[in-house]
Amino acid sequence: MLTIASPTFLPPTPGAPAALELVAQPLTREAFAAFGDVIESAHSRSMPINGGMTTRFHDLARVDPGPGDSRVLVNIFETLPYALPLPVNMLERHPLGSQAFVPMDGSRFLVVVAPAGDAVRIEDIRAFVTNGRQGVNYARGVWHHPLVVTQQRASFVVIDRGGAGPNCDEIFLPPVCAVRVSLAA
Ligand SMILES: NC(=O)N[C@@H](O)C(=O)O
Ligand code: NI
Repeated sequence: MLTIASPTFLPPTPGAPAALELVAQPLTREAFAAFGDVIESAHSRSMPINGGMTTRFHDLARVDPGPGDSRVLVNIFETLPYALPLPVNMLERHPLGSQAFVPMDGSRFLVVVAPAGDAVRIEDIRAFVTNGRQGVNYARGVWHHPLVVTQQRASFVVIDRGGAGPNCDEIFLPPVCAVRVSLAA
């Protein structure tokens, strides 16, 4: 793979599809492992606390505030729904820190990602859909589409990195390649 000074999409490799229709797959820890963490109680290590009144699902994501004098930010994103199929015109990454999204209202959301690195191949894009009881934590530098819900307005707790320095790179798909994401029928 070429090393590119500024991040960009590589043109489709010879023989690669000129258009990619992705059907979002159910999000699982295993399938998402290359991109970060799935934040969910299912299949998670837990222990009773508070005299048994509470269950702690422990250490679900690696929050990475990156180098230097950065710090962890806790935010709320209120977002409007997109129509489907979702045209993927761009992806972004946060080179200085991780970014986590946890729905406050049980909303399902689309997770469109590509592996970290300065060269992104269209065919490496993956699409997932959450089950309403899951959040995600994008590891530092992982390419992802900005937050996408498809049913109704939704609110998320977002945990990411605050501090000096540019922390959002964007890359845009070449016009020759159309990527769209839909949900399974
Ligand atoms: N811009 C911003 O903070 N949001 C994006 O990073 C996103 O992933 O939604
Ligand atoms: Ni982001």
